[in-house]
Amino acid sequence: MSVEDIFHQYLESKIFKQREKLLPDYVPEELPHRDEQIMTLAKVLAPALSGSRPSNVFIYGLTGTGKTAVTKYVLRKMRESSQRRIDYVYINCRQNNTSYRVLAELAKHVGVKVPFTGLALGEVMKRLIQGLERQRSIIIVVLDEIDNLVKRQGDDVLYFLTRVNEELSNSKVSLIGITNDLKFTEFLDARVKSSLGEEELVFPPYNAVQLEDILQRRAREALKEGAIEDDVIKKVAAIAARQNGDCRLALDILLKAADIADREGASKVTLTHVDKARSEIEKNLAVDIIKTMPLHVKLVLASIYLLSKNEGSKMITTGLVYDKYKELVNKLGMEPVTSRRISDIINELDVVGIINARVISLGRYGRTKVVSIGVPLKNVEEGLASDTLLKFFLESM
Ligand SMILES: Nc1ncnc2c1ncn2[C@@H]1O[C@H](COP(=O)(O)OP(=O)(O)OP(=O)(O)O)[C@@H](O)[C@H]1O
Repeated sequence: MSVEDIFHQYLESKIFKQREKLLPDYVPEELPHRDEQIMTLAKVLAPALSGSRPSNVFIYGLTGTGKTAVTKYVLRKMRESSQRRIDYVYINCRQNNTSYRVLAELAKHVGVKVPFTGLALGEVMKRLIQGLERQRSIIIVVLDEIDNLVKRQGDDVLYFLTRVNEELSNSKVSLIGITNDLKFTEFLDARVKSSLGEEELVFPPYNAVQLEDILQRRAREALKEGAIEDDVIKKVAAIAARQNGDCRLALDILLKAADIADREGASKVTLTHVDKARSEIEKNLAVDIIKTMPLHVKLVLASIYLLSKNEGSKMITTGLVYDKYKELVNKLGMEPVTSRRISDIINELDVVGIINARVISLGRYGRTKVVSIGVPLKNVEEGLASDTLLKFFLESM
C-alpha cells in the first residue's frame, strides 16, 4: 500500500473508490481486446496442465500493449483452473539486470540459498540445477524486459536456461521472454534465438476506441460513480492512441489527473485536470530522457541551453552551437567530437522533441539551420543538472 493510499483511507476521497485499481501493476479481472493473445498463450502453455513441457514463447510488442498483464493473467488462470501445481516465476530483468541476479532470483524460487554476490556463475548454475530437480515439476520462467539483461550481460543465462532441460530428469523448464525492443535479438546466439522463439506472439498497439473501452472499465473499478466528466476518458484515450497506443501512458495520465482533482478537493476529474496531468508527465519524460543521454549529447544540449538563456531572442544557428560546444569541452579539458557528429546529435535531439530545428534561407547567403529548445528551460536545466559535472559547470557560467 502506498502513502497516498493510507492518506486516502483517512481523507474520504470524492474521487477514488479504489485508487490501487489504476496502478500499473494491478492486473484486472478482464483484459478486453487481448482475446487473441490470451487464447494463443493459453494454448501454448496448456500442455503444462498434463505434465508436458510447453514450448518457449517470445513475446514482442511496443510499451503498454498488455504483454505483462496478459502473461500474468494467463498464468493466474492456469493456476486457478488446475489441480496440478503449476509453478511459475516472474523475473523483471530491468530490476534484476545481471546474469547473477536473474539466476539468484530463480534459485530463491526453488528454495536454493545463493548469497547476494560472490559465487561464480557456474556454481550458481550447479546449485540451481539441483534445486530445479528437487521441484519435480514444470517451471515456467517469465523473463520480462529481457532486452535489459542481454544488452548488459549477453546471453549466457538464456543459453543456460534453454539448455538446462538436458540436465534435468524430474523437472522441466519453459521460458517466456518479453520485450519491447526487438533489436536485442542481434546479440543472441542463433541457437538461443531459435530456442527462445519456439513460439512467437506479437502484441499490436491499441487504437483509440479500444483504449477508451479499457479506460472506462478501469475507471469504473477505481473511481466513484459520477466522479469523472464525460469527455475525460475520450481525451485520454486519444492522447495515448497517438503515442503508439500505449495503455500504460493512458492509465498514467488518468491516475495523475484523478490525483490532481483529488488533491484540489474537486468533485469531478475534468479536462483541465487532464491537461495538468499531461504536462506533468511530459515534464518528467523530458527530464528522464536528458538524464540518460551520453555526455557529448548533454554538452551539445547544454550549449543550446546556454545560448537560449543568455542570448534571448537571437537566432541560434548551428554555427553558434558548434562554437559554444567547443568552448565548453575546452573548459572541461576534453576532446570535442567531430562537427559531423554534432550535426547528428542536433538531429537526434530534434527527433525526441527536446529541441526544434528548422532550416531557414538567408537569401543570397544560402541556408542555415536554426534551433530552439522545445521543452521548458527549467526541465532542461533539471535534466542536465543531474550530472554533477555539468551542474557545477552550468552554475559557474
Ligand atoms: N486490455 C487491457 N485491459 C486493461 N488493462 C490493460 C490492458 N492492457 C494493458 N493494460 C494495463 O496497461 C498497463 C500496461 O500494460 P503492461 O504492463 O501489460 O504492458 P507491457 O506491454 O508489458 O508494457 P512494457 O513493455 O512497458 O512493459 C498495465 O497497467 C495493464 O494492466
